Amino acid sequence: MTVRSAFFDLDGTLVDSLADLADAVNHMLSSLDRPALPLAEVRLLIGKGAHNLVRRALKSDDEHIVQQGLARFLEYNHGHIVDKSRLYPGAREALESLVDNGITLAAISNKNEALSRLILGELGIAPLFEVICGGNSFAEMKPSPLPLLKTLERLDISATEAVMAGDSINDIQAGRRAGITTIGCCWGYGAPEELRQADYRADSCSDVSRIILTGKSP
Ligand SMILES: O=C(O)COP(=O)(O)O
Repeated sequence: MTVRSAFFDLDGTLVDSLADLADAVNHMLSSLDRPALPLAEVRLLIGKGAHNLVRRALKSDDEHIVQQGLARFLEYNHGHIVDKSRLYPGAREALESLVDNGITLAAISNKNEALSRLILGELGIAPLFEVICGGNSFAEMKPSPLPLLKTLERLDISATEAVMAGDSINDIQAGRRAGITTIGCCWGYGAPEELRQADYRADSCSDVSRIILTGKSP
């Protein structure tokens, strides 16, 4: 495969953000007099954006309450975006080696765009990305292929020239629907069966860059 651009998911792929997301969820729950959720439960709620996360954490379909919770969650997460969040081992090096090899990078998250830009900026890797988009950047979020298709358009490349790396079914389905080769990242928040349909599977960030640069599974 001749790859010109690598698309990356954020939470659970480049950034281990679970502890900060759980703190924001539990701040929101406690402000609404609800009991806290353990980390393991919050982990299962990540992947389809903040509205979905808050709705499921509150176990409520009452949109008024969900909006209240969402505002509190987002405000807290904005103020505590990298208290505990860290890049996964080898993430920076993998991204740098791709850039050094002439591959452009895009971050395509279901986190909202402002928070995506903030976390990548705070972790010092935002300048590596040509494109950063989030769950509110387009009319649909992953698993819709739309954010990936828009990014192809923006970079003026075809689907066969891109790769999508991510840890969840949302990333793999979005990639498949866009006609983009997918790499399932096994260290994140997705269950192993979510990555079954990925074209490649990687056990580390350096596996991802190796697959992209050599076209071979490690
Ligand atoms: O915020 C989420 O729900 C997940 O974000 P991600 O797409 O970067 O994994």
